[in-house]
Amino acid sequence: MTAPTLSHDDDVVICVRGLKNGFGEQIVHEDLDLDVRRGEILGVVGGSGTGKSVLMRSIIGLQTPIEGEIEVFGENTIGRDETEATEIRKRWGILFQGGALFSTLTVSENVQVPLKEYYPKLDQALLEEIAAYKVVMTGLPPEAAPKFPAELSGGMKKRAGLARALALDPELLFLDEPTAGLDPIGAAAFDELTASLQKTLGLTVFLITHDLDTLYAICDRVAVLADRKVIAVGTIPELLALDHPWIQEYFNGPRGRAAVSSVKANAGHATEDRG
Ligand SMILES: Nc1ncnc2c1ncn2[C@@H]1O[C@H](COP(=O)(O)OP(=O)(O)OP(=O)(O)O)[C@@H](O)[C@H]1O
Repeated sequence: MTAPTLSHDDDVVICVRGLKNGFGEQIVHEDLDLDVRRGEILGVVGGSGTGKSVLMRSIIGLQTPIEGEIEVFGENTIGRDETEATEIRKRWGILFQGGALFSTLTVSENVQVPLKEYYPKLDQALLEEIAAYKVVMTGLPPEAAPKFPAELSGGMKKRAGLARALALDPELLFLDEPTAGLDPIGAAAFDELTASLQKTLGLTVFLITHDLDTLYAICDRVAVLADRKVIAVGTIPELLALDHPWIQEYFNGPRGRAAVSSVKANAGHATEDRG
C-alpha cells in the first residue's frame, strides 16, 4: 500500500480534505474533512439531503468535486486516467441503495459482472464457482444463484447485492442504506452479516444509514454530516457528549433511546444464550 500523503497515517484508508461539491447554485459540501480508519465500520449519518450519497460518490470517483482532495489507500482518486482508476476500484466493493441488481441477469450472473469486467480471461466454470461461493457467503441458499432479482425478497436482494460487492475480494466496502426497506428482524440479520463479514474478511466499511439500530449495533465510529461538512466523528458516547442540537435530537430522542434499549436487550439475550 502507498503511504497516504494527505493524512500521514498508514491506518487511514479514506482521507478527504477540503471537499467542496455542488450542483449549480446549490453547495452541498464545503471544507469537508473525513478520515476512515483501516478495519473500522464507520457509520455516516445526517439529515436527508445533507450529502451522504454525494460524499460516497465523490470518494468512489462518480462525482468530480469542485475543490478538495481525496485519497483511498493512499492514492489520489480525483482525475485519474481509466487504467489507474480501475486499479483502485478493484480494491473496493459497493452496495448501492436498493441493491441495484441487473434485473435481466440471475443472481449468479450479477455477481459475475465485476469478475468479467476486471478479469475477462476467467473461464465460465470458475466464474460460476466464485459466484456460488459469494452467494453462500452472504447467507443466501445455493438455490438463489440461478434466480432472477424479481424472484427474491427484499432482504435476499440486499444479500445478492452484497455478494456482488464482495465479488473481487475487496478490502473496502461501501454500503448505502443497506437496511432501508427491511423489516426489523431482516435489518438486524443484515447488520449481523455485515459485522461478521467485516471481522472475517478484515474489511473497512463506509456505511451510510438512517438506521439507529445499525449505528448502535455494529458501527465503531459515526460521522455526522450537517452544515455542509462532517461536524463530528467519534463513538456514540463521544458524540453524545457534544452539545450539538441535531446530534442530541438524533441520538437522544425517543428513537435513539429505543435503539439503546434494544441493543442492551440483545446483549442480555446473547449472555443468557451462552449461559
Ligand atoms: N446529480 C445531481 N444533480 C443535482 N443535484 C443533486 C444530484 N445528486 C444529488 N443532488 C442534490 O445534492 C443534495 C445531497 O444529496 P444526497 O443524495 O447526497 O443526500 P443524502 O444525504 O444522501 O440524502 P438521503 O438521506 O435522503 O438519501 C440533495 O439536495 C440533492 O438534491
